[in-house]
Amino acid sequence: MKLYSRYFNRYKIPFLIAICCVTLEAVCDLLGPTLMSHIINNGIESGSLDKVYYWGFRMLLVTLIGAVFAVTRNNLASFVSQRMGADLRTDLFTKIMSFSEESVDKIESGSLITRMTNDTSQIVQFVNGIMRIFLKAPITCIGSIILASMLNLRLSIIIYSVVAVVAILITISMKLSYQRFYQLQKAMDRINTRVQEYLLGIRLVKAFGTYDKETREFEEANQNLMQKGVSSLLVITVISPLLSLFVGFGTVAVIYIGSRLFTLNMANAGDITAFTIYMAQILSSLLMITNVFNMFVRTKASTIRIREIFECDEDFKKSGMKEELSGDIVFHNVTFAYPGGSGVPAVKNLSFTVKKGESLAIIGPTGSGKSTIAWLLLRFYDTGEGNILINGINLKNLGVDEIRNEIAIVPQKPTLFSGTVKENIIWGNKNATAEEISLAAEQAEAEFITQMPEGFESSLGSGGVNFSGGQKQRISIARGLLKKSSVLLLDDATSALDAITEARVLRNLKERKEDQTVIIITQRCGTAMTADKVLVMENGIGVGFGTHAELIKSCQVYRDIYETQIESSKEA
Ligand SMILES: Nc1ncnc2c1ncn2[C@@H]1O[C@H](COP(=O)(O)OP(=O)(O)OP(=O)(O)O)[C@@H](O)[C@H]1O
Repeated sequence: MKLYSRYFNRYKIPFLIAICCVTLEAVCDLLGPTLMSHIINNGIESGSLDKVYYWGFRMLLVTLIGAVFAVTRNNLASFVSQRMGADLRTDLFTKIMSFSEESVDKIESGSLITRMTNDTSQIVQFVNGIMRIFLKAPITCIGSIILASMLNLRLSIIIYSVVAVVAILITISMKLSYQRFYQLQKAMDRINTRVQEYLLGIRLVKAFGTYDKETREFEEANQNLMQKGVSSLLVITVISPLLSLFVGFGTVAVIYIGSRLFTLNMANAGDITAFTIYMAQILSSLLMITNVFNMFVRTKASTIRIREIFECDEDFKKSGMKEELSGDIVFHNVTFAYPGGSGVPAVKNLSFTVKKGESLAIIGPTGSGKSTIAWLLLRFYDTGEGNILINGINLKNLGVDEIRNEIAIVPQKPTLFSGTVKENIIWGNKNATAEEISLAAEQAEAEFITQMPEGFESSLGSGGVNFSGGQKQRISIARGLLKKSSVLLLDDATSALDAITEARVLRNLKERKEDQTVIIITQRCGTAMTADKVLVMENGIGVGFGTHAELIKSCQVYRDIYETQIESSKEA
């Protein structure tokens, strides 16, 4: 409930008005049967048409007022529940955007989508229900019992017995339903995750022709969802008819005992008629109450899943010391193991220095910890031991926005968004001029953009599907260059380029006037040789650091890479 109090506070006035309307509507409904008994007892039985008109008019008036309250609460319920749902989705999205890397790994994206859509809808429905029917049901039920008791105390014993049995049924239903609904939502997660993974790998599935496997896995998830759906509804499908049955028995008992009392002159026709109407009202409100509890159980399951998102760890604080940073980087005895990983450090006791304006290449076999250095520099994670300093300031004393504003990363896998090429390039620098955009594209050797009919205004399909891998990398490099940050981090960012284009990009980087620190993560020795310094990584350890010439002499791992790549290519 604490989770929702802020939303409730935001809309408490329309919420309370709706609650008042639904209460008054229930009172109007309750008055109906009593007014009916007056029509029969005072009007029909005594043959007075005036009394029939008198009580009939009152009955119509009460029904009309009830209808006005119903329309008002329906409108308010839609307004408040939909607004609360929209606010909740916005807050969830904001929270997800602030997730720490650990949190990103914790909940699968398919599950996040189900929580933001299905679970939020469940809550919207519940809030809507509270304002429309949920309060009405207990009021109508309790009111009907009281008013029926006032009409005839003897007959009301039947009502008490029926209500006691129903209360037991509802308790059983709640106990059985909760776990089933929780499992149902998890089954929905599985379906979403399957569809999402299929869509991400759609080309691979086509290329490998693994439709059967995909279909089978989807079918399994689908069957599982269907079974969980049936199982969660089973309780309701059994309990609801049982309720109707018990209330039906009660109504028959009222009519039977009522007619006996009538013949004994201990009850009159109007009261028995009103009593049976109250029984019908009790039945409908008990069915509503069962639905309320079922919805409550579903909402409880959804609330737990939504709360899990809000309880996830957030990224480090956004702002810290507000220092002017320029690009002097020091790694000092850094050791780091991924949280939730095997526990083996991805980098161990790593130390190196890059001065402002210098270029550093990081080379090493796959899995040696190269990209981890980039993630640590961007403070996606904090170091376990040791420190990383920018301009002599420990990253832990800086806010992530300050750090990330100073670093432009061009990731291993270029991420492009649907929109135009220009929109993708200016992503990190919204105020860039047309000249700056062209220059960045030129330096990234992305001349193909200008050769396209619509140039920078050309559209990219989802994820840049209409561009080649090398084209996507060059757009991504242009984006990194345009950010004009003090550090440029290229994580294997030229791997999809042919050797000539890659050499041109590296030359352009060198020839730029910018006083920018450039870190190039690469598998290629030819690329590493262009940098001022090279860091050689192996199994998370920095096994060599220096210029190309120094490393050829001093570092066996570097020499091996050089000989394998450069010498063998000369021989070929
Ligand atoms: N999110 C993660 N959780 C747990 N372990 C991880 C994670 N990311 C990387 N690792 C592990 O950390 C080690 C270093 O990975 P890293 O990505 O830094 O290597 P790399 O040198 O960049 O490799 P490549 O050249 O293949 O990109 C690997 O053993 C990898 O399995």
